[in-house]
Amino acid sequence: MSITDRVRNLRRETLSAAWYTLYRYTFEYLRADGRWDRQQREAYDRGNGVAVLLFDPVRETVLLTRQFRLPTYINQNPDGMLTEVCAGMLDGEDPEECLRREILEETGYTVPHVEKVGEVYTSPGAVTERLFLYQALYRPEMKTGEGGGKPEESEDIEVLEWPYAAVADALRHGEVRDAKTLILLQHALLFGPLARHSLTL
Ligand SMILES: Nc1nc2c(ncn2[C@@H]2O[C@H](COP(=O)(O)OP(=O)(O)O[C@H]3O[C@H](CO)[C@@H](O)[C@H](O)[C@@H]3O)[C@@H](O)[C@H]2O)c(=O)[nH]1
Ligand SMILES: [Mg+2]
Repeated sequence: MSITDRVRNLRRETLSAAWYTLYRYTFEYLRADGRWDRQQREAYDRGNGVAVLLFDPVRETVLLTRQFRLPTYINQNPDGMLTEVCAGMLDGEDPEECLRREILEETGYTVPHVEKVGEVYTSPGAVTERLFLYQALYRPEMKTGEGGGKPEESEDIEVLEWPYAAVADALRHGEVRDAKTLILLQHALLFGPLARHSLTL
């Protein structure tokens, strides 16, 4: 049975439409025991996103970003700073195109190839977002811009370069606290450019 057979009378109200949109859905769901259950669920629609792990296989480094994230600041992250892979929201455009733009804006690099490694729902009980995950090789000679994000959008992004050994260390000590970053680093350690370094874990 497909999910469409299990949902009927789906209705949507807009609760808030400021920067992004918060909806309330009312629907009936066919339970496993055969009864129709009326439910309400809020869903925050902030579009979809892309995220990429940039790695230099020669110098054995990854490129990360660090920036202030207000939602973490108000939830137990003392200075609100978070280390993340380069990432951005999709503007209705092609994910790979968006990704190249974000890489240039945030890190200053122009990379020739990006490789998709998966996609995830980042918070499936509350947020509609689908995040497309990539990895891409970078080299020092691919630096064509400043990076740091768009100041006109109040972006103030520090670019960090971590040796592969520091990645293994940070994972072992639970120091990577952004989900997309943890997923991409673990993927790289299991199957990708950092696989050899999983031995040091
Ligand atoms: N004024 C205003 N600006 C906002 C608001 N929310 C976000 N912005 C701005 O919108 C821009 C979004 O920047 P992107 O680089 O496109 O997105 P991101 O925030 O890095 O998103 C990435 O990380 C998220 C967190 O993990 C992911 O959810 C997302 O999919 C993506 O991967 C930033 O300049 C941010 O400050 C808001 O409520 N008000
Ligand atoms: Mg970003």
